Amino acid sequence: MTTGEPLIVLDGVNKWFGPLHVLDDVSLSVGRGEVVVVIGPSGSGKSTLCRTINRLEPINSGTITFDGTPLPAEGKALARLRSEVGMVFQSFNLFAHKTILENVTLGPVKVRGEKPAAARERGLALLDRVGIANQADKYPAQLSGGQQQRAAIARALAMQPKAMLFDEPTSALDPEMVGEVLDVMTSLARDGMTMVVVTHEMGFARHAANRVIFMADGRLVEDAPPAEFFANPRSERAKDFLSKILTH
Ligand SMILES: Nc1ncnc2c1ncn2[C@@H]1O[C@H](COP(=O)(O)OP(=O)(O)OP(=O)(O)O)[C@@H](O)[C@H]1O
Repeated sequence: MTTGEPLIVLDGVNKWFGPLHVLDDVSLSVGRGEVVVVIGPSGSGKSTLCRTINRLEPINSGTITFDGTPLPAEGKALARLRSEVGMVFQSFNLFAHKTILENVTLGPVKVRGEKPAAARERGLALLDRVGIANQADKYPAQLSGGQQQRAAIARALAMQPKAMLFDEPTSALDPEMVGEVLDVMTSLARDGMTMVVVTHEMGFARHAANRVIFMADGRLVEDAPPAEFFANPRSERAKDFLSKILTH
């Protein structure tokens, strides 16, 4: 895995939900091609961190820079940024009344102005890449959860993003489907995609991440390569967390 110059930079980011200080002076730099896995107890701010990166959540103070440009708060610049940062959620969020291929080609045609035939060809190649080309003409409800999540990944990739954010992408899946989604994510990581991944899948963190970030109470408590973090967590919070979960 290679890593390069910073692509996503958060500096002194604070976020409150009412009285709740959900992100507490968060500074983080994610290099091009780097895979950062964010772990931590429930309610520690992991999802919020992920969502601030493409401004699904506004921040109260601090700065976020993407590819050298400060994140815009709104307007066309924000729409462009969102298309450069793919996001995959726990719930697949596919359009129920569109086929899998239509779900994948919609953004490229409507937002990027691609010709439908070209978008279709690229969409089919992406569905092939995530292993569901044979499901292209089906509707989301006809697919398993794992296949739907792979379709959601293909849809995000169709926008040719510079980075991908994953917010607990396997949490809603039946256990036997987790592996097929993690395999696609691992392959993306190996291909050099810049990724921020909120997950409870410690096997993925161990094998695919360059860095593991441990969050607690809205703070980045640890930031270390996975081998180091799992073998030798420094904080009591991380030790306590790891003692309660399966780490393989
Ligand atoms: N839209 C919102 N309005 C008010 N409070 C919110 C909102 N979204 C999140 N919170 C609160 O902010 C805190 C952090 O939430 P967040 O979802 O970022 O945590 P998390 O670490 O991702 O948790 P989990 O692992 O359970 O998903 C929680 O206490 C949550 O209840």
